[in-house]
Amino acid sequence: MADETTTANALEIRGLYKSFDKPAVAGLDLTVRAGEFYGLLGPNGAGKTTTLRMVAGLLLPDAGTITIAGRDALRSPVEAKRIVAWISDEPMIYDKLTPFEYLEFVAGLWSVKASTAQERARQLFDLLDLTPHAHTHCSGFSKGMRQKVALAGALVHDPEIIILDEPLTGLDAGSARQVKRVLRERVDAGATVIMTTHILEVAERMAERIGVIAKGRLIAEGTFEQLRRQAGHGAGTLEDTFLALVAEAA
Ligand SMILES: Nc1ncnc2c1ncn2[C@@H]1O[C@H](COP(=O)(O)OP(=O)(O)OP(=O)(O)O)[C@@H](O)[C@H]1O
Repeated sequence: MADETTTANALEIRGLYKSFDKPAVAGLDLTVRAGEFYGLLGPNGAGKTTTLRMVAGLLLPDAGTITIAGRDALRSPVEAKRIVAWISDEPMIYDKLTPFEYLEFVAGLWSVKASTAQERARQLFDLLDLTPHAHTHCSGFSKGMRQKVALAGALVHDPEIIILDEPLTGLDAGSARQVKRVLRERVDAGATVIMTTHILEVAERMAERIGVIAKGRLIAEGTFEQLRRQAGHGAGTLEDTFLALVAEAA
């Protein structure tokens, strides 16, 4: 088994706690290896978004540690944020800008050289079929187009770790395929992708490993085959497997 505390890991979460009126994340341990596509599953309210918001530095934990590519994310949040891209399920973009201007703006925040930013913007717009809209103001864009612009913006500084909360919700089949292709391409280039999804087939097809969270804890982890074995006989599809694992943890 790999050393759990090496910098070969993109993300190490230990004993993470966050409570609102009741515990949302309740002693979570999670390790994501560098360069893997990791799918995070769990029923509504399981604590996935709360966990990822803490990893992205948007929310402080009550207890626990978060290590991103070997750096203590709670002690060095700015350094950690440089490495991580966070794409929420309701991303914000600036309506008064065009996609091209938005990417230039974000690249500027990260001090990416203008020529590099323009080249990356062109590649991302091509992959996401945004090229025809690159110079149109975002104000009239559909939800799916806005999601794709937000994704392009999050990727323009070439982050090592890409964290996405439900990135395919609301996308049509074509856009979903484009987003999946971009994410696959990033992993092939050496990045780490951590993605929550309720679309089990997406997790099954795209993720190298899947973690299942329930009640703020990791209740199962592995490849689909490993999860299926853990869920026991009768678990045929990923849906059967998921429901069996979650029922076990209830
Ligand atoms: N800002 C907040 N204030 C109060 N409670 C919150 C807040 N954010 C999350 N919670 C609660 O924490 C729990 C976990 O929520 P979270 O959004 O992390 O779950 P999730 O696994 O992402 O769910 P979903 O699949 O529905 O998006 C829920 O009970 C939720 O109501």
